[in-house]
Amino acid sequence: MSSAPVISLDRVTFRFGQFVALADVSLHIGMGQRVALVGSSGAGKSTLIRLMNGTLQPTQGEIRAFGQELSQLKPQRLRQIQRQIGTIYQQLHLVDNLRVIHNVNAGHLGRWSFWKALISLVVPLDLPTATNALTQVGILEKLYERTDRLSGGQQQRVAIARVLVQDPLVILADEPISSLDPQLSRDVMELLCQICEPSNRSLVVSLHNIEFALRYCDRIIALRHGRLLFDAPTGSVSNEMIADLYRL
Ligand SMILES: Nc1ncnc2c1ncn2[C@@H]1O[C@H](COP(=O)(O)OP(=O)(O)OP(=O)(O)O)[C@@H](O)[C@H]1O
Repeated sequence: MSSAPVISLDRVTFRFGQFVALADVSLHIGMGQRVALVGSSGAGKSTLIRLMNGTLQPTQGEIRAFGQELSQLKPQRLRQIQRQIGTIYQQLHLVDNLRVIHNVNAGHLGRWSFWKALISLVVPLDLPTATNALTQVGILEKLYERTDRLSGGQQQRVAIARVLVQDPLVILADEPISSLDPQLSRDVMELLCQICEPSNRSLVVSLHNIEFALRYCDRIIALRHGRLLFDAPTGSVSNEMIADLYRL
Protein backbone atom coordinates (compact mmCIF):
# COMPACT_ATOMS: atom_id res chain seq x y z
CA MET A 1 0.00 0.00 0.00
CA SER A 2 1.21 3.50 -0.87
CA SER A 3 0.60 5.13 2.55
CA ALA A 4 -0.24 4.45 6.19
CA PRO A 5 -3.84 3.27 6.60
CA VAL A 6 -6.42 5.86 7.61
CA ILE A 7 -8.91 3.13 8.54
CA SER A 8 -8.13 -0.50 9.24
CA LEU A 9 -10.16 -3.52 10.25
CA ASP A 10 -8.52 -6.52 11.84
CA ARG A 11 -10.59 -9.73 11.85
CA VAL A 12 -13.86 -7.89 12.36
CA THR A 13 -17.10 -9.76 12.92
CA PHE A 14 -20.41 -8.00 13.47
CA ARG A 15 -23.67 -9.64 14.57
CA PHE A 16 -27.19 -8.22 14.71
CA GLY A 17 -28.38 -10.50 17.55
CA GLN A 18 -27.62 -14.03 16.32
CA PHE A 19 -27.33 -12.94 12.69
CA VAL A 20 -23.77 -12.59 11.40
CA ALA A 21 -23.77 -9.54 9.09
CA LEU A 22 -19.96 -9.41 8.68
CA ALA A 23 -17.56 -12.26 9.36
CA ASP A 24 -13.82 -12.05 9.94
CA VAL A 25 -13.14 -9.04 7.70
CA SER A 26 -9.64 -7.54 7.59
CA LEU A 27 -8.74 -4.60 5.35
CA HIS A 28 -6.89 -1.28 5.26
CA ILE A 29 -7.92 1.94 3.57
CA GLY A 30 -4.97 4.13 2.55
CA MET A 31 -4.82 7.92 2.34
CA GLY A 32 -6.10 9.14 -1.02
CA GLN A 33 -7.43 5.76 -2.14
CA ARG A 34 -10.69 5.47 -4.04
CA VAL A 35 -12.32 2.25 -2.95
CA ALA A 36 -15.58 0.69 -4.14
CA LEU A 37 -17.54 -1.66 -1.89
CA VAL A 38 -19.55 -4.05 -4.02
CA GLY A 39 -21.77 -7.06 -3.43
CA SER A 40 -25.39 -8.13 -3.62
CA SER A 41 -28.11 -6.62 -1.50
CA GLY A 42 -27.60 -7.72 2.11
CA ALA A 43 -23.90 -8.54 1.60
CA GLY A 44 -22.91 -6.19 4.44
CA LYS A 45 -21.79 -2.99 2.66
CA SER A 46 -23.79 -0.54 4.82
CA THR A 47 -22.80 -2.42 7.97
CA LEU A 48 -19.14 -2.11 6.98
CA ILE A 49 -19.54 1.63 6.39
CA ARG A 50 -21.15 2.11 9.80
CA LEU A 51 -18.35 0.13 11.44
CA MET A 52 -15.74 2.28 9.67
CA ASN A 53 -17.27 5.51 11.00
CA GLY A 54 -17.64 4.17 14.53
CA THR A 55 -21.45 4.20 14.52
CA LEU A 56 -21.41 0.44 15.13
CA GLN A 57 -18.94 -1.37 17.37
CA PRO A 58 -17.62 -4.74 16.20
CA THR A 59 -18.76 -7.88 18.01
CA GLN A 60 -15.22 -9.21 17.55
CA GLY A 61 -12.01 -7.76 16.16
CA GLU A 62 -10.50 -4.28 16.05
CA ILE A 63 -11.19 -1.15 14.02
CA ARG A 64 -8.65 1.66 13.90
CA ALA A 65 -9.07 5.12 12.42
CA PHE A 66 -5.92 7.26 12.10
CA GLY A 67 -4.14 4.67 14.24
CA GLN A 68 -6.60 4.81 17.16
CA GLU A 69 -8.68 1.81 18.13
CA LEU A 70 -12.24 3.12 18.12
CA SER A 71 -13.64 0.87 20.87
CA GLN A 72 -10.98 2.12 23.31
CA LEU A 73 -11.74 5.84 22.87
CA LYS A 74 -13.61 8.05 25.32
CA PRO A 75 -16.78 9.58 23.75
CA GLN A 76 -15.22 13.03 23.23
CA ARG A 77 -12.11 11.62 21.52
CA LEU A 78 -14.32 9.32 19.43
CA ARG A 79 -16.33 12.34 18.25
CA GLN A 80 -13.09 14.16 17.32
CA ILE A 81 -12.03 11.19 15.21
CA GLN A 82 -15.51 10.88 13.69
CA ARG A 83 -15.32 14.51 12.53
CA GLN A 84 -12.52 13.41 10.21
CA ILE A 85 -14.78 10.77 8.66
CA GLY A 86 -17.63 12.25 6.62
CA THR A 87 -20.48 9.91 5.77
CA ILE A 88 -23.10 10.31 3.06
CA TYR A 89 -25.88 7.91 4.01
CA GLN A 90 -28.28 6.24 1.58
CA GLN A 91 -31.19 8.12 3.18
CA LEU A 92 -29.14 11.40 3.08
CA HIS A 93 -30.40 12.42 6.56
CA LEU A 94 -31.39 15.94 5.47
CA VAL A 95 -34.03 17.94 7.33
CA ASP A 96 -36.66 18.41 4.63
CA ASN A 97 -38.36 21.54 5.92
CA LEU A 98 -35.13 23.49 6.48
CA ARG A 99 -33.45 25.64 3.88
CA VAL A 100 -30.46 24.20 2.05
CA ILE A 101 -28.03 26.52 3.90
CA HIS A 102 -29.01 24.98 7.26
CA ASN A 103 -28.55 21.43 6.03
CA VAL A 104 -25.15 22.37 4.59
CA ASN A 105 -24.16 24.11 7.84
CA ALA A 106 -25.00 20.89 9.70
CA GLY A 107 -21.52 19.86 8.55
CA HIS A 108 -20.19 22.17 11.29
CA LEU A 109 -22.08 20.36 14.05
CA GLY A 110 -19.64 18.77 16.43
CA ARG A 111 -17.25 21.70 15.89
CA TRP A 112 -19.75 24.42 16.75
CA SER A 113 -21.10 24.90 20.24
CA PHE A 114 -24.78 24.23 20.89
CA TRP A 115 -25.47 27.99 21.05
CA LYS A 116 -23.62 28.77 17.84
CA ALA A 117 -25.59 26.03 16.05
CA LEU A 118 -28.83 27.42 17.45
CA ILE A 119 -28.04 31.01 16.42
CA SER A 120 -27.11 29.78 12.96
CA LEU A 121 -30.62 28.36 12.55
CA VAL A 122 -31.90 31.95 12.80
CA VAL A 123 -29.08 33.84 11.09
CA PRO A 124 -26.95 31.40 9.05
CA LEU A 125 -23.31 31.69 10.11
CA ASP A 126 -20.16 31.08 8.06
CA LEU A 127 -21.84 31.84 4.77
CA PRO A 128 -18.58 31.76 2.74
CA THR A 129 -17.90 28.10 3.61
CA ALA A 130 -21.45 27.09 2.70
CA THR A 131 -21.45 29.05 -0.56
CA ASN A 132 -18.08 27.60 -1.47
CA ALA A 133 -19.38 24.05 -0.85
CA LEU A 134 -22.56 24.65 -2.85
CA THR A 135 -20.53 26.19 -5.67
CA GLN A 136 -18.36 23.06 -5.78
CA VAL A 137 -21.44 20.83 -6.08
CA GLY A 138 -22.98 23.17 -8.66
CA ILE A 139 -26.19 24.32 -6.93
CA LEU A 140 -25.29 27.66 -5.35
CA GLU A 141 -28.60 29.12 -6.58
CA LYS A 142 -30.41 26.74 -4.18
CA LEU A 143 -28.78 28.23 -1.05
CA TYR A 144 -32.02 29.53 0.45
CA GLU A 145 -34.41 27.01 -1.12
CA ARG A 146 -36.38 24.68 1.13
CA THR A 147 -34.65 21.31 0.91
CA ASP A 148 -37.82 19.32 0.14
CA ARG A 149 -38.34 21.45 -3.00
CA LEU A 150 -35.14 20.07 -4.54
CA SER A 151 -34.96 17.07 -6.85
CA GLY A 152 -33.38 13.81 -5.63
CA GLY A 153 -30.13 14.61 -7.45
CA GLN A 154 -29.99 18.13 -5.97
CA GLN A 155 -30.60 16.74 -2.49
CA GLN A 156 -27.76 14.30 -3.07
CA ARG A 157 -25.55 17.33 -3.81
CA VAL A 158 -26.68 19.04 -0.61
CA ALA A 159 -25.57 15.94 1.32
CA ILE A 160 -22.20 16.13 -0.45
CA ALA A 161 -21.91 19.87 0.31
CA ARG A 162 -22.57 19.15 3.99
CA VAL A 163 -19.67 16.68 3.99
CA LEU A 164 -17.48 19.29 2.26
CA VAL A 165 -18.24 21.77 5.06
CA GLN A 166 -17.25 19.08 7.56
CA ASP A 167 -13.91 18.92 5.67
CA PRO A 168 -13.04 15.33 6.63
CA LEU A 169 -9.97 13.29 5.68
CA VAL A 170 -12.12 10.35 4.61
CA ILE A 171 -15.48 10.28 2.84
CA LEU A 172 -17.73 7.23 3.15
CA ALA A 173 -20.66 7.18 0.74
CA ASP A 174 -23.36 4.53 1.01
CA GLU A 175 -24.90 3.94 -2.41
CA PRO A 176 -24.86 7.62 -3.37
CA ILE A 177 -26.22 6.96 -6.86
CA SER A 178 -28.84 4.31 -6.18
CA SER A 179 -31.81 6.58 -6.98
CA LEU A 180 -30.25 8.67 -9.77
CA ASP A 181 -30.48 8.41 -13.54
CA PRO A 182 -27.34 7.41 -15.51
CA GLN A 183 -26.23 10.99 -16.29
CA LEU A 184 -26.72 12.20 -12.72
CA SER A 185 -24.98 9.07 -11.46
CA ARG A 186 -21.94 9.95 -13.58
CA ASP A 187 -22.07 13.56 -12.36
CA VAL A 188 -22.21 12.54 -8.70
CA MET A 189 -19.38 10.00 -9.06
CA GLU A 190 -17.24 12.58 -10.86
CA LEU A 191 -18.04 15.11 -8.17
CA LEU A 192 -17.04 12.70 -5.39
CA CYS A 193 -13.77 11.99 -7.19
CA GLN A 194 -13.13 15.72 -7.78
CA ILE A 195 -13.60 16.61 -4.13
CA CYS A 196 -11.32 13.82 -2.96
CA GLU A 197 -8.42 13.90 -5.40
CA PRO A 198 -6.89 17.37 -4.94
CA SER A 199 -7.04 17.15 -1.14
CA ASN A 200 -5.85 13.51 -1.10
CA ARG A 201 -8.99 12.48 0.79
CA SER A 202 -9.82 8.81 0.84
CA LEU A 203 -13.15 7.76 -0.65
CA VAL A 204 -14.99 4.55 0.20
CA VAL A 205 -18.17 4.23 -1.81
CA SER A 206 -20.66 1.37 -1.87
CA LEU A 207 -22.10 0.74 -5.31
CA HIS A 208 -24.54 -1.66 -6.89
CA ASN A 209 -23.37 -0.69 -10.34
CA ILE A 210 -20.14 -2.59 -10.98
CA GLU A 211 -19.39 -0.57 -14.14
CA PHE A 212 -19.25 2.60 -12.06
CA ALA A 213 -17.06 0.86 -9.49
CA LEU A 214 -14.59 -0.18 -12.19
CA ARG A 215 -14.64 3.22 -13.89
CA TYR A 216 -14.24 5.51 -10.90
CA CYS A 217 -12.38 3.51 -8.23
CA ASP A 218 -8.83 2.23 -8.08
CA ARG A 219 -9.62 -0.68 -5.78
CA ILE A 220 -12.61 -3.01 -5.42
CA ILE A 221 -13.61 -4.67 -2.16
CA ALA A 222 -16.22 -7.36 -2.75
CA LEU A 223 -18.45 -8.80 -0.05
CA ARG A 224 -20.61 -11.88 -0.29
CA HIS A 225 -22.84 -12.99 2.60
CA GLY A 226 -20.82 -10.84 5.00
CA ARG A 227 -17.45 -12.26 3.97
CA LEU A 228 -14.67 -10.66 1.99
CA LEU A 229 -14.70 -12.37 -1.41
CA PHE A 230 -11.87 -10.31 -2.90
CA ASP A 231 -10.00 -7.05 -2.33
CA ALA A 232 -8.09 -6.13 -5.46
CA PRO A 233 -6.82 -3.25 -7.60
CA THR A 234 -9.42 -2.44 -10.25
CA GLY A 235 -7.10 -3.46 -13.09
CA SER A 236 -6.85 -7.01 -11.80
CA VAL A 237 -10.59 -7.61 -11.34
CA SER A 238 -11.70 -10.09 -13.99
CA ASN A 239 -15.12 -10.89 -15.45
CA GLU A 240 -14.93 -14.26 -13.69
CA MET A 241 -14.45 -12.57 -10.30
CA ILE A 242 -17.48 -10.36 -10.94
CA ALA A 243 -19.61 -13.30 -12.11
CA ASP A 244 -18.60 -15.22 -9.00
CA LEU A 245 -19.55 -12.26 -6.80
CA TYR A 246 -23.12 -12.07 -8.08
CA ARG A 247 -23.59 -15.85 -8.44
CA LEU A 248 -26.62 -16.99 -6.43
N1 LIG B 1 -30.74 -3.45 12.27
C1 LIG B 1 -30.63 -4.69 11.77
N2 LIG B 1 -31.09 -5.77 12.46
C2 LIG B 1 -30.94 -7.01 11.96
N3 LIG B 1 -30.36 -7.31 10.79
C3 LIG B 1 -29.89 -6.28 10.07
C4 LIG B 1 -29.99 -4.92 10.51
N4 LIG B 1 -29.43 -4.11 9.59
C5 LIG B 1 -29.00 -4.94 8.61
N5 LIG B 1 -29.28 -6.23 8.90
C6 LIG B 1 -28.95 -7.39 8.08
O1 LIG B 1 -27.54 -7.44 7.89
C7 LIG B 1 -27.22 -7.84 6.57
C8 LIG B 1 -26.31 -6.80 5.94
O2 LIG B 1 -27.07 -5.60 5.76
P1 LIG B 1 -26.46 -4.33 5.04
O3 LIG B 1 -27.47 -3.25 5.11
O4 LIG B 1 -25.10 -4.07 5.58
O5 LIG B 1 -26.32 -4.89 3.54
P2 LIG B 1 -25.97 -4.08 2.20
O6 LIG B 1 -24.92 -4.88 1.49
O7 LIG B 1 -25.66 -2.67 2.51
O8 LIG B 1 -27.37 -4.19 1.45
P3 LIG B 1 -28.04 -3.16 0.37
O9 LIG B 1 -27.17 -3.23 -0.85
O10 LIG B 1 -29.39 -3.77 0.13
O11 LIG B 1 -28.10 -1.81 1.00
C9 LIG B 1 -28.54 -8.02 5.83
O12 LIG B 1 -28.86 -9.40 5.78
C10 LIG B 1 -29.54 -7.27 6.68
O13 LIG B 1 -30.82 -7.88 6.61
